[in-house]
Amino acid sequence: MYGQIVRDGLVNVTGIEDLGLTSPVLQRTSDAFFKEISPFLLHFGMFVPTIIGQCTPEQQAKWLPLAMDLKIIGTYAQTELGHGTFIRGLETTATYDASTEQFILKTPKLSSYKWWAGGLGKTANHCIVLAQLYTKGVCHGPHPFIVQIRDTETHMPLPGIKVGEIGPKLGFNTADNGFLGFEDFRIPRENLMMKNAQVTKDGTYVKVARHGKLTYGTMVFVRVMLVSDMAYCLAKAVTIAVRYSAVRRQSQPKPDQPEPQVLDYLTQQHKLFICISTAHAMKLTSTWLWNTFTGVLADMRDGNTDTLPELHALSSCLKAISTSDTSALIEQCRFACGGHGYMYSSNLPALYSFATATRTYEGDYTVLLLQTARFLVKSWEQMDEGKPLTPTLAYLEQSRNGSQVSWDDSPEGIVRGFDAVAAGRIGACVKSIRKHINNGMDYEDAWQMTTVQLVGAAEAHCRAVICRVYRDETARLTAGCSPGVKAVLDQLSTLYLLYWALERTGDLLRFSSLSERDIENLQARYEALLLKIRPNAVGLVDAFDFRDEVLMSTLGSYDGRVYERLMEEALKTPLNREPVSDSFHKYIKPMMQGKL
Ligand SMILES: CCCCCCCCCCCCC/C=C/C(=O)SCCNC(=O)CCNC(=O)[C@H](O)C(C)(C)COP(=O)(O)OP(=O)(O)OC[C@H]1O[C@@H](n2cnc3c(N)ncnc32)[C@H](O)[C@@H]1OP(=O)(O)O
Ligand SMILES: Cc1cc2nc3c(=O)[nH]c(=O)nc-3n(C[C@H](O)[C@H](O)[C@H](O)COP(=O)(O)OP(=O)(O)OC[C@H]3O[C@@H](n4cnc5c(N)ncnc54)[C@H](O)[C@@H]3O)c2cc1C
Repeated sequence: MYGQIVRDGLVNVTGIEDLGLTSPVLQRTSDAFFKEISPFLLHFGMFVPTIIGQCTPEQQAKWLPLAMDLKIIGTYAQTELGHGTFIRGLETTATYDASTEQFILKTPKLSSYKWWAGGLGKTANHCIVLAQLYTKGVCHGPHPFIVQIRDTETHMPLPGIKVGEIGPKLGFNTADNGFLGFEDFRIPRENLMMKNAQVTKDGTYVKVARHGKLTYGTMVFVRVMLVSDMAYCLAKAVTIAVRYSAVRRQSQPKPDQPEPQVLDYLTQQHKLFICISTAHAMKLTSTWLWNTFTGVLADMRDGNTDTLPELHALSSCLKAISTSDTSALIEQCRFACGGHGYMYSSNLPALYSFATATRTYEGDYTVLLLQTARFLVKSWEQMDEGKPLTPTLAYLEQSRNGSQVSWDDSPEGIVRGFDAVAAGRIGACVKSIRKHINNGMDYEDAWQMTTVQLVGAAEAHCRAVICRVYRDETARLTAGCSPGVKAVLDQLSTLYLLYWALERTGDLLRFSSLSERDIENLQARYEALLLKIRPNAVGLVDAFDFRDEVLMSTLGSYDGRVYERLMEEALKTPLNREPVSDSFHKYIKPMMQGKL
């Protein structure tokens, strides 16, 4: 299995390299080779981006060509057995020895072992290691180091390195995630990635970057990329589920009628059409977020880090919500396919196992939403002091006078309703924190006592951002389209707004003048819209344009030959190679004869 995966991975990488294509295409084409994940994903997904983001030009000149030509294969080893979220609590140490101009890497105890890095188990011979930097007896916090861990000729672990694979997981079982320990392992001073901080030969620590969190830059990049990845993952799952629902016929609602396509059931449309809308919403939002990210990078190149806090807040909540929504909606696609959705050959289990992992890695859902909430509360306090708000928080102004927003069920009105919910929930958090402090709590405890509300406020902010971006970008991008295309894409973005308005009626009742009658109207409009979208449902998923080789699904192939493909795959199962398994003769027959 591992050998096959490595072979496929290299065919994918070298093949694309010959075509001179960029890494996003590489990422997309790898889907044609892997149901789960490539052992080389971390190499291109984090090892190369970290060299670009954390190395000086001289260091890039040394390491980048080796990495891009696959002369070295890398991964990103930050998480440890004992810590993943709390980076400042990482235990691996890198202590500078001025007499030899080297760093000595140590794994102090079991919980300090690096754990999880993709490709580390058997594939990588180098890795980025986040370790607590000590020099002249002072700890300067976690810093990135580039470390060779295996001999590039023999692939044997170098002396002082303990490395291996962490074992089977819910998914990602082709990524050879590994563990890594150091026993007084020495690396040259120059292997500290020195773009944001340096250590001179005599061991003097020199802080270069103005912003203390640029070491976390790779994670921001990956979080931005994951939003796009999720759109793609969900689009695959809903293509499978909608095509299958068009083939599958089941039950007899009317005695004298043939069994209908399950796609004709309103409940099936309720399960699946939000998945189509969400794939579009996340794709458009990810492009908007990427443009925001590149804008902040440009500012930072000019030495201006003022826009970084908003980018961190946006990338955190959008990564959290996109991965959470995608995991839930892929599972919903699986539910919509009945028993056959549970078959591995449907590819829905693999898509789910990949998506659900993203809710955790690159920043746990709760932790990242709390990072966003930290920015929201800070912004509210700055608004109270009369300071300007950042663009994505302009809606907070409307809450200043505390008046309730009047409900307007037009798409633009619903977007404003979500702004009001976000503003109201942030305001409620600020009020809760202040109440606890007035009752004698210190700020940290008052914050902790409000964290359940803070996670909800961050989700509400994120939902408001997605709704606004989805609506605006759909209008902008369809301006030149034919009336038919414009109408269908407008239906999808309206469906997204109606769906989430119905999901959040409690909040809308609390923070707007929404009434029970308004809710009845929303429900009726939503159901009518499902019926309008039905005729275009298969066309909409065909428009995602996935080849069968990429979908890898017995249920979702373009030709609709579902039952034939299910049987073809079943007959390939090793258990079907012989009519009678040898377990019958070894165990079952003796048992039947009372001989066990
Ligand atoms: C070929 C394909 C190419 C494309 C590839 C794309 C896909 C690639 C996929 C690869 C597969 C990935 C596999 C998985 C990898 C991993 O999981 S790597 C490990 C990931 N780990 C994490 O994400 C850990 C999460 N934890 C953290 O980020 C931090 O610990 C924390 C939660 C943010 C807390 O950090 P801490 O230092 O404690 O800071 P705080 O005290 O909370 O805040 C201090 C201030 O710093 C600001 N801040 C925090 N983080 C950032 C940041 N990243 N950027 C900017 N600013 C940040 C924070 O807002 C605070 O600011 P103030 O409020 O102003 O004080
Ligand atoms: C498939 C996969 C691949 C991975 N690949 C890599 C890799 O290549 N390189 C790498 O370095 N890492 C990798 N990771 C590790 C990943 O980054 C961590 O698992 C992730 O950051 C979560 O950290 P944790 O596991 O310590 O969870 P924890 O943070 O321990 O989470 C446990 C619980 O504690 C809660 N919690 C934690 N802190 C707080 C807080 N401050 N407030 C409230 N609740 C809190 C969490 O919400 C969660 O409910 C991978 C993980 C997975 C699943």
